[in-house]
Amino acid sequence: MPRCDTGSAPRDGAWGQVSSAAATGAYPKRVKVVEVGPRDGLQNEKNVVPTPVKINLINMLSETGLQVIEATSFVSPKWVPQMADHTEVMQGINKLPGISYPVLTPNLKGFQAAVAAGAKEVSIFGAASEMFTKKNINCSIEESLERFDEVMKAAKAANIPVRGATHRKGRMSPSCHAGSAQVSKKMYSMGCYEISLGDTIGVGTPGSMREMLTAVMKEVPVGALAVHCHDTYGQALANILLALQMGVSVVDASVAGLGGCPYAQGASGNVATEDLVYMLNGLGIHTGVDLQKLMDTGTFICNALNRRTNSKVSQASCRL
Ligand SMILES: CC(C)(COP(=O)([O-])OP(=O)([O-])OC[C@H]1O[C@@H](n2cnc3c(N)ncnc32)[C@H](O)[C@@H]1OP(=O)([O-])[O-])[C@@H](O)C(=O)NCCC(=O)NCCSC(=O)C[C@@](C)(O)CC(=O)[O-]
Repeated sequence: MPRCDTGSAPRDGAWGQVSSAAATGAYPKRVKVVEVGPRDGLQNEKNVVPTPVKINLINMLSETGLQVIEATSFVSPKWVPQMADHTEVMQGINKLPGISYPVLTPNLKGFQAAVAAGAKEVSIFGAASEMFTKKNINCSIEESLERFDEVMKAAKAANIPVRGATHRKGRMSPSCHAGSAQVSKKMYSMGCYEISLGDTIGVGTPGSMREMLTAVMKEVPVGALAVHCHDTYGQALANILLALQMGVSVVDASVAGLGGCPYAQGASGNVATEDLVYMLNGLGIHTGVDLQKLMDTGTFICNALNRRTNSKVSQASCRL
């Protein structure tokens, strides 16, 4: 299996950086990168990843300058065995000040276990499709909202911020955008501070991203939106660029482009965090993330999983 030591910078040492003068006013000055590799990235792995590897991955990510690292999920181990060590992971990582380590909690049981394990932020996740909601969390949309309401109430009482994630699985149609807008509106009105809009199987294009954001932004302020783009059709960076142009300043990504959803056939990895940071550097947009440390972390997890990185930036840096 090819491996890559990303220990050296390109010869011009540029890493896609441009002077701040080159930054265009059409983009946000700063982007918050939400690293989802330890959760979304690893949940789909067939072989169980040893807990110390997960802990090491999160600890390395914590040293890169990322502010948010989605650490694990408190879902049923029968449904997602890869996340069964959620408590050990949460208790084993070095939680650095200034970094948030949210975890997925589909219901009150998951929320209570997460808080007992030390979680200080959680995410609820829902979909606009009845079929996918049933497949993913075994209930109807209406039931999922009731479960989320329980989580929201418990989180409010415990002063724990909640992020919402919506997924879309399938081709992007106006009715699909309207569904995303309604679920996002519901999650926002329940008290989620941010809604991450997922293109779960990565079929979106900048055109459908524009339509979807236009629909959602009628219901939720753009400052409370994030995008979560899988790269199945190679459109993730283009979709993110479009979202930035529309004012979105929070982007989910996964180190080495790991990822997929076990209940969404065809879902490939998320946009690679390395590629996202490279693009943002090139736009003069501040992330606070050290690209070299990020690439080293990508090398670590790819070596541990015995696979090649999906990050084009890391692949290219090996050849330079
Ligand atoms: C939601 C459930 C739990 C419902 O699962 P269920 O079977 O309907 O739950 P239940 O309430 O009927 O309980 C059945 C058993 O599960 C247990 N249980 C119940 N809740 C929990 C819990 N929280 N943690 C641990 N155990 C739990 C419960 O105690 C019981 O145990 P038993 O009595 O049989 O021993 C299940 O469907 C599940 O775990 N689903 C996981 C789905 C998942 O993780 N999907 C991937 C994440 S979403 C994603 O990746 C997409 C996203 C967000 O990234 C966006 C994008 O990519 O676009």
